[in-house]
Amino acid sequence: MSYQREKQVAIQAVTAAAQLCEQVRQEEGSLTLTKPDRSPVTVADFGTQAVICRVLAEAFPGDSIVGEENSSLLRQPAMTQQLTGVTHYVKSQIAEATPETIITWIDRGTGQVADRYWTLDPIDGTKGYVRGDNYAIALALIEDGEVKLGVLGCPALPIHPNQPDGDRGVLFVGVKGQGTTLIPLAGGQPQTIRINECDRIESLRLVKSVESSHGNPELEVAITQSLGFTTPSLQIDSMVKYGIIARGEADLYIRLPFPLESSKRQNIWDHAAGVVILEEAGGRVTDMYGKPLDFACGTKLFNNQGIIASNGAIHDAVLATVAQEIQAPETSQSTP
Ligand SMILES: Nc1ncnc2c1ncn2[C@@H]1O[C@H](COP(=O)(O)O)[C@@H](OP(=O)(O)O)[C@H]1O
Ligand SMILES: [Mg+2]
Ligand SMILES: [Mg+2]
Ligand SMILES: [Mg+2]
Repeated sequence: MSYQREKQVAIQAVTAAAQLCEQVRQEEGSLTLTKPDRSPVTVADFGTQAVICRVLAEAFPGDSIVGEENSSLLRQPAMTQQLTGVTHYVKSQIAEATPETIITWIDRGTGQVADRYWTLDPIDGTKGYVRGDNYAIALALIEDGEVKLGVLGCPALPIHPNQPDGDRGVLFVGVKGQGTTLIPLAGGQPQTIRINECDRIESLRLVKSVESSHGNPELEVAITQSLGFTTPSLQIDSMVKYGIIARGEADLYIRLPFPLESSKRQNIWDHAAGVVILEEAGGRVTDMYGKPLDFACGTKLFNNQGIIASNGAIHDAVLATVAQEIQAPETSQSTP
């Protein structure tokens, strides 16, 4: 299958969502709320999920959508002001939107994992978004447990890695068997991207989360030291990290549980789009034991522990080092 129509619809949906997110950020900061699990969510997360689910539902009415958000918080009587805010911004993209249709569109994203389904992270890196840093709008199509299409909208990422103060706003688009392209969010020619082919250890670079509580930073540093990395790491929020490796700006992203034996698992929407984008650019993604990620078992990666995403060439060496480090008594960690 070429996935031509899916790609075109996904790009259209993510581009509209990116405009919404940037408009919210420019006009009023972010109107942050706190979800029952204590994590942040903003007017823009809800608006993005509404816009993307609406576009997908119109184009592919039979497809299930598994998104991060749902409308339960927004439907509370005390949230009228926030719902009005979401409606205002969604209307900029879809003129006929009303509070009622927006609730319906958001909850269109509470579907089940199926043979064919979409997974959506309306804003990945909400903490980065609120801070004014990087974030990603992440949409992926999965068939038979394999990611076929991934689109990552990265409005705050410089288009050219060597021009950090230049124009920002990038779409990464990966299609199984067709490679990965980078397209400026404001429009322009798709450009095929590839991972960094250089395997000189001293030039290799780790890209890691800004939020240290999201992973196991001590162990991640121990692994890169053991591998011999000397180039300072990049720190960046969200799945933008996958795009950064896909275009050769960094070589490795490690996300390990803390404590190591934690039973918590990664959300499918936090990785699906990044996986196909990086693999189609020549990279490799597995769990910390080298197993492929299984997107067929529910909203979390229940069959996988930890994530290793790399330029491909160093992957086996990284897995061997991870195996050594997680067995070493001095790195065995437990909850304080
Ligand atoms: N305490 C925690 N441990 C592990 N992951 C966490 C976490 N708190 C949030 N996250 C996840 O980390 C994601 C952001 O990743 P990163 O650290 O790479 O920026 C969040 O996505 P959302 O922002 O979509 O909720 C969320 O799913
Ligand atoms: Mg979240
Ligand atoms: Mg996320
Ligand atoms: Mg999110």
